[in-house]
Order: sequence, then C-alpha cells, then structure tokens
Amino acid sequence: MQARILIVDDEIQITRLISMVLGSDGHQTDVAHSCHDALTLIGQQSYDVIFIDIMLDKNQGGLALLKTATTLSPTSRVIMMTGYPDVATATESIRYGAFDYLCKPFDSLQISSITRHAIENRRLQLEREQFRANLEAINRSISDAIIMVDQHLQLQHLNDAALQCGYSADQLGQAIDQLSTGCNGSCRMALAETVRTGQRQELKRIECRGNGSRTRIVSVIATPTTSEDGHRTGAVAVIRDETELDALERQLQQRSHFHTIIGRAPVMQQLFTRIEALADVTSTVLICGESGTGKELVAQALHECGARKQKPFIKLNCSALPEGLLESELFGHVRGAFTGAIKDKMGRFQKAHGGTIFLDEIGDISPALQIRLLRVLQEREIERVGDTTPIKIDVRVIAATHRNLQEKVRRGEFRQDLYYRLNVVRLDVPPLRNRLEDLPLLVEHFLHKFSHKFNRTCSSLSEDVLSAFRSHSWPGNVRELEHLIEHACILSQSSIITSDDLPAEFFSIARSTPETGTLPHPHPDLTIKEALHRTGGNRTEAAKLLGVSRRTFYRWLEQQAD
Ligand SMILES: Nc1ncnc2c1ncn2[C@@H]1O[C@H](COP(=O)(O)OP(=O)(O)OP(=O)(O)O)[C@@H](O)[C@H]1O
Repeated sequence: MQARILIVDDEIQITRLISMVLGSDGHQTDVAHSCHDALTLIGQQSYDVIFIDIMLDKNQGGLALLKTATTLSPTSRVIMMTGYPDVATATESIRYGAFDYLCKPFDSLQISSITRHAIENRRLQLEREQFRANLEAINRSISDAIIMVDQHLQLQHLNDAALQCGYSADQLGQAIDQLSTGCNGSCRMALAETVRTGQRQELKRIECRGNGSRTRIVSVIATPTTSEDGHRTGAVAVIRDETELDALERQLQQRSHFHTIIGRAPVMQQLFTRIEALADVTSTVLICGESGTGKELVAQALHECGARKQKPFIKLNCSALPEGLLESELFGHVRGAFTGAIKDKMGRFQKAHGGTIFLDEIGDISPALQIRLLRVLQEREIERVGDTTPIKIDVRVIAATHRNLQEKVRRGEFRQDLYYRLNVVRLDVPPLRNRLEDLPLLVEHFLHKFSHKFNRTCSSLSEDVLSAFRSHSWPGNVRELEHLIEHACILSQSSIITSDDLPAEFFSIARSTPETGTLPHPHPDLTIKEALHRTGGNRTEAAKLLGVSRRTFYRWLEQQAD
C-alpha cells in the first residue's frame, strides 16, 4: 500500500537515504530539515508515517516536535531516529507517543521494515477505531436495549436504550445482582443464568417497569459472549420493546362482532372474552345493563357458545305477563289447576330442559314468584301449577335486568337470597354512550340490514347526522339507534341518510339530553305527547318515532302518570 511519509532531519544524507529507500518501496515522501518546516508540512498534509531525528535544530528539538506532531496528527505513526541512543530518550519518546525507535546508522532494510510495521499498525488502529465508531453508532441508533456483563456479572456496557430499562452509566463496573432498577429484574436474571450455564436464555412478552416508568412489554434474549480463543467472557442481553407490537396484535385480534353482538370497543372485547369463558359453565349468569343495550343478544351468545347450543334456548320476558300467567308460563300447569286450564301445559323450564332459559326483566317478578324461582334454582326441580309432583330439570338459567337489583334488595323489593343465586356471575353490558367508537360499525350494520329489508340503497350518513349521533346520549341505546336507522331507511330517497330522514324529535331530544346521562330517562312531556299526536295515538309507532322500545315507551308513560 502506498503511504505518505514525512522525513524530518537536518542531515541531508539521512533524508536522502530514507527518501530513496521509501520511494523505491512505492511511497510518497516529503522532507523537512527543521521543526518549523516540519510543522508547516504537518499542518498542510496528513501523513501515515513521520520520521523525526531527536537531535533536531542542534538540540533535542525532535522530542518537542514529536509531542506536537502526535497532537496535530494523532493517527500518524512517528519513528524517532538518533545517532546517540540511550535508554532515557528512548523511553521518553515512547512515552510521548512514538511508534518506534531507529538507531543510526541504519540500512535500507531496517527503514523498509520499520515503515511497513508502522503502516500496518496504523491501518489496524484505524480499522479498530472505525469498527468501534460503527458499533457505537449502531448502539445509539437501535431501539433495543443492550446490556453486557462479564463472567463476574459486572456491568460492562450499556447503550442509550438501556437507560429506559432503569440502568445508568454510573452503574458500569457494578455487579448486576446488586443493582436496583425498580423492577423484578428479569433481564438480570436471564443474564446471570446465561453466565452460569453458557446457554442462551429467551424471555417472551414480559413486563418491564424500569425505574417506575410506564410498563412496557419486552422480550429479552441473553447470549453468552466468548473471547477469540473460545473462552466465555460473560453475556449480552438484548431487550426489545414490543409494547406497540403487542397493542397492534391485540387490535388485530379484536373482533368487530361476536355471534350477533356488534362492537369493537375495549369494553365489548372484554364482554366477548367473558362470554366465551362462561359458555360452558352451568352457573347462573345475571346480565345487567340499560334497556336496549343488547342483553338478549348476550344471553343468546352465551347459549350458542356452549355445549348446550344444540338444545333449546327458551326466553321469557317476566314483565310482559301478569303474575298468574307468568307462573304457569314458567312452570306449566295441569288440567283444572285454575279456571281455563282445560289441558296440561308444559312450562318454559321444562321446554328448556337440557338447554338454557333466559329470564328477561327478572327484577320485575312478584315476591311470591321470587320464592318459587329461588326453590327451582336451589332444588333444580319444578312443580307445575296444580301439581305437587316435582319434575327434575337440567336447565342453565340466564337472567337479565335493566334495574338496579342491589337497590331493589336494599329497599326490600327483591329477595336477597334470590339475588345471590342469580348473581353467581354478572355480566355488564355497557350503554351505547360509553362506547361511541362503535357507532360507525353499528350504523353500517343497520344500514345494511334495513336497506336489504326495505329494498333501499342507503349506505352512509351525512356528516351532520353523524355528528348529531356522536353528541346524542342514546338513552334507548342500540335499540334507539336501530329504530332511527330503520325510520331513516324507509324515508330516505338517496343513498345518504340526511337530517331530513330522521324524526324531528331526534334533534330536539339530542339537544335536550345531557352529553353523558347515567340512566335512561323520559323525554320531555311535550315530545311524548307530540309523538302520540303525530302517530294518531299509536304507541308502537310513537315509540319508534322516539327511537325507543315499546317497553321503554310504556315505562315513560307510567312514570308520567305517577
Ligand atoms: N351490540 C349490538 N349489536 C347489534 N345489535 C344490537 C346490539 N345491541 C343491541 N342490538 C339490537 O338492539 C335491539 C335491542 O337489543 P336487546 O333486546 O338485546 O336489548 P336488551 O338490553 O335486552 O333490552 P331490554 O332491556 O329492553 O330488554 C335488538 O334489535 C338488538 O338486535
């Protein structure tokens, strides 16, 4: 390799000799006969090798030049020359950074050989430095934390990302088992295990809470490190932050629907997971939630997820029937049990044998029926009305209520023992206003459903309608939304639903309901009256116009009457 070499000596024969030898070796040489000239050249040029005579400028000026040259050109290899070799000057030269020392007189072979070594040494050092600089750049730029320990588990190296794991540069040299990073130290345990066994350790998806920072999901890979001769020198751990990956995976795993229940909101995802977990358990489940939130869909999903799915799913709305009828509906009756009982009738419990019975509006049953139901749940047998023979039943009971049962128990309106029997497992279905992020999905579902049903092409909502939907508090929950879209699909003349397609009442309600109500509550008197007026007193139509179920509508009417 051709090198650029400076020869500094006030003896012209010496500079000539060296120039000649190095020139014939293919190098490029410059010559200076004084410190001053040498410094000028060093300032202008970068030299691979510099020869300096110690006795420069008639004294030991060569040593002073050596000091300056190594400062100005730290990568140059400096070879000192002298005609009066002694240990003191040789030692001093090396101390000041000389690469080697050449005693006069020397021959061409010596010149070539020492130059070759100097050039090779410089090349290796530059290569090492480049390698170290690259490594540091990599260390700094990668987001994975890197932690190195030696065989005594002493911390040897950390990169910037390791600071996020609770490590700090002032811990270098300390034993990792003595360190505290404010967490359970899984990465340190992995390193210690790797050092102990010489085996690679891998930890997947563990929590990293370095120094109380936010919890991150990380994976740790610890591998043994070895010296060139194959001896183990310690271990290195790479800690990769997988928090975002984890979140993305979770998002991907999120379901937009579960059986017939639509919803992507986190509360719905939790609900889906719980339904799955409870599917094959026979325990009674109590489903709580406001009217129209989809409690019946949840009950159906519970049934369809489980082993009983081939068996009957029997539902009964406990508030829809008067007490006597309800009792006979639930348990059945024998002929002659009461006036009008002209033949035996099988009750819903018996019909649900092997399957599931869904008792909706359980909070509305009378105290007498509460006792009978409690007995059924305890004994797992029923007695038909007018008969005392017990009939064994194998039925999973799912109950639902929009009422606050605990409050009813407190007021003495609902038996505490029955409450506990029903509330073995409780599922809460969130109101729509608490998961408004699901609005687009639900809207799309209902648009599709009603477009198909009414042979329309409604495919989207105008921005105005969407924003009104977003600011509405949805006291009637998903049912209210469903009715609104049904109404709009019937009226709409185009593929986009506009404000004109919605009942005017919706906008007055949207304005009058608070942003975040807690319970469904009646709309202003005027609105109910107006709805009845507009529909000629037809309550079903009036309820639809208001976007609520008939049941809710009746409840409001009752409340108004009170
Ligand atoms: N998450 C949902 N996805 C799709 N449709 C839904 C959802 N929630 C409710 N619905 C629809 O809204 C209407 C009311 O649902 P459902 O009868 O299950 O509510 P509920 O909570 O049992 O009401 P109530 O307390 O008045 O009996 C149904 O037509 C149902 O299909």
